[in-house]
Amino acid sequence: LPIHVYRKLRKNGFGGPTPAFPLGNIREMEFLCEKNIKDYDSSLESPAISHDIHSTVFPYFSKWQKSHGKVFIYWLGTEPFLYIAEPEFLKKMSSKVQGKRWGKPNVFKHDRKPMFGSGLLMVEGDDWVRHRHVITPAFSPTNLKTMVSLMVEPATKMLERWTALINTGKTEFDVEREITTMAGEIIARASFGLSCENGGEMLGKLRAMQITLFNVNRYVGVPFGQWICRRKNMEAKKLGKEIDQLLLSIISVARNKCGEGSGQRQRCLLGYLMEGERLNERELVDECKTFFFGGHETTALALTWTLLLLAMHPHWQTQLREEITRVIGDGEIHFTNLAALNKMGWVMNEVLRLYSPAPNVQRQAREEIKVDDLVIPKGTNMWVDTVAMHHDPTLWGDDVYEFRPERFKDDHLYGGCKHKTGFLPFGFGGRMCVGRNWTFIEYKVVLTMLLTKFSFSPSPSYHHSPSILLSLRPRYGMPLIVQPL
Ligand code: HEM
Repeated sequence: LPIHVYRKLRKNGFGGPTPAFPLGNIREMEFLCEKNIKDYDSSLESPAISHDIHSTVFPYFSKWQKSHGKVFIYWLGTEPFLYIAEPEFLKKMSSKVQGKRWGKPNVFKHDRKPMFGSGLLMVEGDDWVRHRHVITPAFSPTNLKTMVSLMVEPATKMLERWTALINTGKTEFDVEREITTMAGEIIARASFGLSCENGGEMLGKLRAMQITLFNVNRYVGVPFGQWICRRKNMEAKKLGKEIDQLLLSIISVARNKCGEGSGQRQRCLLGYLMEGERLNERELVDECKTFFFGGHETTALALTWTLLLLAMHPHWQTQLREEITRVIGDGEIHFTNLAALNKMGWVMNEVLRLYSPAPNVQRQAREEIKVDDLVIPKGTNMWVDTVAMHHDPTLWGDDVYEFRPERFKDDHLYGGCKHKTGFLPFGFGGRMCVGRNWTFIEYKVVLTMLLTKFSFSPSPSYHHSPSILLSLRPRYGMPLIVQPL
């Protein structure tokens, strides 16, 4: 029972904001978010762009941290959550738990089901081990090598679209929307091996579902919360079913198109997953949904935030262009020379630090965990605040809010962070992101193509308001001024 978990947690001495039945701390969370938006909308001038974003995206955690420290208890409805923004605590705790023994909070499962089903992101225990074993080889460097050409085509199409726009005199446009569409096309091609007319339809439905599920407060953890949001739940369920139908037809086409033993099967993620029939049809659908959503939005956001930061720091555009000329020259982009784009790697890490597309990680303890003399009881929900750790001056120093890719020069994995668990854009432990190598490749391929064609500068119509819609995104899109080189 949540109350037993809470009492055991309290015995450890953890504090937290006072909850009220039946919403827990949701009312205060809502209030602080609404206040932020109101203050923003009522201010006459757009505020200067600041990378100190924790109090903007998570105003409640930022406030509670001040009174209760970096580990405390808060409540979503009648479910207590252990909030964690302390890397040492996280390290000690996660070192005790194997990947397969971690759970995902039951309280979120209902909400996330239409989006991810029982795909790798949500599955637990021995099923997780089986799925992970099937999926990991699909992301091996040998397989990813063949994906580069699948990435180049949609990116070329986007570049052509931008050139056409510029030729009509339009030099300012929303790069977030453009890049998200392109990343959707990439994942549709790479996941399903189709130049997928269905890809656009599915992308539209997934986006509609994301907005339905995460744009409004879902009263997660509140008794009868599902009834309060009944209409939205029904809408999400319906969209979920339509997406499943689309995927089932894609899977059946892929089965027929790439018969057993055909070399073509190897060319897409679905082909790898279908090999050996180790996943049944339902599991394939859920994995495809997980790839489709997890695989395009996060990478697209990493690229979008990068363009903003490069627009603000043109000397980094110049440095990256010089590196591209040195490493790639005028030739084609090959998998083998991507690794030599070192500065681009630093830029990517710095962007993932300042604007981590995955702003938090959630867990549920499926067994009791001991951390020194503290006891985290079985059933404890946890909320790891990645944004807080990535913006913590005690971990990164006084220049924590500055864009300084060179911090990754001598320490390319941790950027000089004082604690190695303080930088976790791809999660932690055995459940770390399975698609991170994919991201490194897509990011470098697309950014190389963009920087060799265009230069970027900030647009006066951009309003800096990072917000959470499951991922960390610019609330009002990302208009930038784009000029041909
Ligand atoms: C910038 C890009 C990306 C970021 C920031 C990111 C972030 C993350 C994070 C933080 C997790 C851990 C979630 C958790 O523990 O609950 C995760 C897991 C996962 N990611 Fe990514 N991801 C990215 C790209 C991708 C791509 C390109 C794919 C697939 C094509 C992908 C597929 C997955 C899957 C399937 C998992 C679940 C892994 C497991 O639980 O075993 N991600 N990702």
